[in-house]
Amino acid sequence: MEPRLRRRRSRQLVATFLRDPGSGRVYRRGKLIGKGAFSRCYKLTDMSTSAVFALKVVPRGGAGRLRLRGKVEREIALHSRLHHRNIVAFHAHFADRDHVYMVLEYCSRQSLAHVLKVRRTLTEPEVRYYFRGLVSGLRYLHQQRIVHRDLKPSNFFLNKNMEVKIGDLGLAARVGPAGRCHRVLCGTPNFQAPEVVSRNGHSAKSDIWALGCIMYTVLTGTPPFAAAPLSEMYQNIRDGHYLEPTQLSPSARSLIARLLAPDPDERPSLDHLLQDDFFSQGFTPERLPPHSCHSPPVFAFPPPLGRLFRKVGQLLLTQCRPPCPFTSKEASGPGEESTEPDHMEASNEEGAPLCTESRIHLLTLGTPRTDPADAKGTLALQLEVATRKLCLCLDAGPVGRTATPKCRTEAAWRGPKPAGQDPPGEQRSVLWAPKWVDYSLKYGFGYQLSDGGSGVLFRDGSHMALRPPGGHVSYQPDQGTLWIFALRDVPGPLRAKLAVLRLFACYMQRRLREEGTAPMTATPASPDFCLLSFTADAQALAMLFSNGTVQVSSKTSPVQLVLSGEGEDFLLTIQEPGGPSMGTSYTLDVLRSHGISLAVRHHLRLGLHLLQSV
Ligand SMILES: Nc1ncnc2c1ncn2[C@@H]1O[C@H](COP(=O)(O)OP(=O)(O)OP(=O)(O)O)[C@@H](O)[C@H]1O
Repeated sequence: MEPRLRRRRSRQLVATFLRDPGSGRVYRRGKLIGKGAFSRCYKLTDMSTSAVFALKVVPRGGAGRLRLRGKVEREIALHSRLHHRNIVAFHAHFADRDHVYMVLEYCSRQSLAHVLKVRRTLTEPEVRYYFRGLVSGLRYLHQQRIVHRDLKPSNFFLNKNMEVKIGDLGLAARVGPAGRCHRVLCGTPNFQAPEVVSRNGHSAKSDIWALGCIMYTVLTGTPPFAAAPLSEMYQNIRDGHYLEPTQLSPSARSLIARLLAPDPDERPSLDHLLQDDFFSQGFTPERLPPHSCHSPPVFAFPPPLGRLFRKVGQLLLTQCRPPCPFTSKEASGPGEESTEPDHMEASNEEGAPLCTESRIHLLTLGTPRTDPADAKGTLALQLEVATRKLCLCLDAGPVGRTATPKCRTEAAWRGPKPAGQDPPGEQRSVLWAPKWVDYSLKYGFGYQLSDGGSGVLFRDGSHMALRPPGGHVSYQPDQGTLWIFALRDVPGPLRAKLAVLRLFACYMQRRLREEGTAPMTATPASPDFCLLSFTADAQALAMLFSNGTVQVSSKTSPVQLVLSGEGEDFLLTIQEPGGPSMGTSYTLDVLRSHGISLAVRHHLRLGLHLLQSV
């Protein structure tokens, strides 16, 4: 190797220990984080405090060093005076013969570009989250009369708490009295504004254009302006011509269009940007979980929701004093430690009087939104059929003679059959809901199905379900419309609902596992299967599904009654907690010949009252 070359290489090595001559602090250089066009970035530890920083190192030598020196000096002059939680903190700078060093806040989760590399696209709630931080940091920059001029995902850094910070002020500049700075073509070509491309100077509104490009890029996975050759791309930029992202929500599309207005004066200010429908009408998470760096987050409910859940539960269990005794449980929300309000387990001690008739105090009720064209009233018809089914059971055969029925199925089932002979039930795996979660005041009513799927009937009357085994998502905005998506293709506007559905599903599956419920097997539900109605009062809960299945759970019994099929195929299935994954099913003939016990009769009556009150 030539001596001159060797000398240059050795000069570029950054020492392991570095001393800032101004402050006297000694740092230890750590691993290389990454390389930029002009710089390298290392992890850095302050030897006296053990505080960790990022060290940006810019070589002083090399071709074009004067220009580079000017650039670095400007970056230091601007950045070192900035103090804002959404701007990468600038702690110190010093230089030696070979390098200029900048000691910066360490952002351990690197940048949004790193997230996008893995995720390709972000969900709309995430975009709202990141943009709130970015707008806050950018507003501060603009207030200091600084324009960034190089806003892009690789310059949006993330600390360990997933807080977003604008960094790399290498191209930042102060604006003049007219709010513009030098007419130079700088920044990442894809994100350059029309006025920059036309060399009319860069202003705060050019940064806002870049936000439009970034919003488009993170939601669709490609930048709005990416054509080759460059001249064609610049023409599209000047004309504001980009491919309409039809897959995005109307509010996201409309905000992108506002941000990408070719006339800078037509672009919203940063304050107006946050007042846009996209921000004001969509869910924005308070924070993002770190795993959202590599997979779409499932949003946790904000704390007031937990409280709300508790309140709903308490309402369910205490407000309407039940006329018959049952044990109530503390309410809780998904992910909390106490038991849920909606899983109505009860103990009916042997010999306790059963209340047969009671006034209905509806505590919760939900039905899907109906299609305006549905003149026949599908729900009304299905309710009628379900009611008939319950009546059929109640009218079948003589009343059981057992005066003190137990809650266990076998014991509860005592029709007028010869003693010791069990009614001829069969083990059948019918579709039913072993778990549910009632958050209907805020979000909706979620249920776990015995085929492994889960669904939510949302407050707005729409229904969304996760279908095993492929994990397809069925969405019914109203009764009569069905959309099916692969999980990763669920459109932005439905992501918040999907997040609620997944959160409910996780919670219910965890509870089933904790309770030791055997894995269920059932013929998978059809894509349009949904929950048509849920009704609860202080004693019972009734669910009516779109295939005509009715499920009734009572506080006075740990078993669930599931009435499925019609005519010859009609089955009354008794599902016991902790019992086999398959319930015991009885045909109408068996019901007619053996009758039903008082306990089952009471249970069915509770369901009938609920259905009649919908
Ligand atoms: N404060 C920081 N905390 C953690 N990582 C950082 C920090 N600053 C930069 N990095 C990482 O160091 C690498 C180099 O960053 P740098 O800013 O020097 O160049 P760049 O932005 O990648 O490229 P260019 O400067 O050419 O735009 C990048 O991977 C970046 O994510």
